[in-house]
Amino acid sequence: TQSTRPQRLLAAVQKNATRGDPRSVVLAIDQFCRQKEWAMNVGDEKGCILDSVVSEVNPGAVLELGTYCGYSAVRIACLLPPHGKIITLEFNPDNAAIARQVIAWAGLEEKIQLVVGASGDWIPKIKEQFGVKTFDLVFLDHWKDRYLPDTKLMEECGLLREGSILLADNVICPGTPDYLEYIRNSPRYKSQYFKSHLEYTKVEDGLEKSVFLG
Ligand SMILES: O=C(NC/C=C/[C@H]1O[C@@H](n2cnc(C(F)(F)F)c2)[C@H](O)[C@@H]1O)c1cc([N+](=O)[O-])cc(O)c1O
Ligand SMILES: [Mg+2]
Repeated sequence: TQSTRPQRLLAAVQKNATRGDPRSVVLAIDQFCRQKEWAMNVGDEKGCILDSVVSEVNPGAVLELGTYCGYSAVRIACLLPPHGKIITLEFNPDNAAIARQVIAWAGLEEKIQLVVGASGDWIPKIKEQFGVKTFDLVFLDHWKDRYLPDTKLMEECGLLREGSILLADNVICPGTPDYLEYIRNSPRYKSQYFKSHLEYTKVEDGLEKSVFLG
């Protein structure tokens, strides 16, 4: 029976990365995606921008929407301060199963809490379920038509505080026009665009970094 792309990506990690070495996991995925098979990880170029934002924010609590195979969860988790944690939401149980194994290979199970389900169901429950007050950083990388409704839901559920940072992938390609329009015109956010390229390609894409002003 035919394997899936996430299964082939996991096999490349288990073949080429060192157990317990998160950076070797990141490198193995980027090499697999450049040399063998494109996959929708944030990738190495935008990943460097993500790294610099994570290092600058030095977040105790991170929320990621869209785990996929766990590439960005691993990339973020290895930059967190000692008690920092990331909660990452994944809708597709098959993707979640692969991501768990990628996260385990990196040795980051203690830092990364993977939750399977829909954002609309989970965002209202996160505070009580995980004892989180607010998030210092949110990385949006899930379905592009969910960025705006989920941002509004996070506001309504009090998951953002003055100074919380939202970092959104793919604001150019595939694009998140309604999210960009909202976040750039809202008096409650200060936004900055980081121009880059779609992972593993020369196509323009970028990350939008927005500070919630409260
Ligand atoms: O479609 C793209 N990404 C969609 C990503 C989708 C991933 O996010 C999960 N999810 C859905 N809801 C939730 C939550 F959190 F709500 F529960 C999590 C989905 O199951 C999937 O694994 C994409 C496409 C391209 N591209 O070039 O086509 C490039 C990229 O970087 C991309 O991110
Ligand atoms: Mg993306």
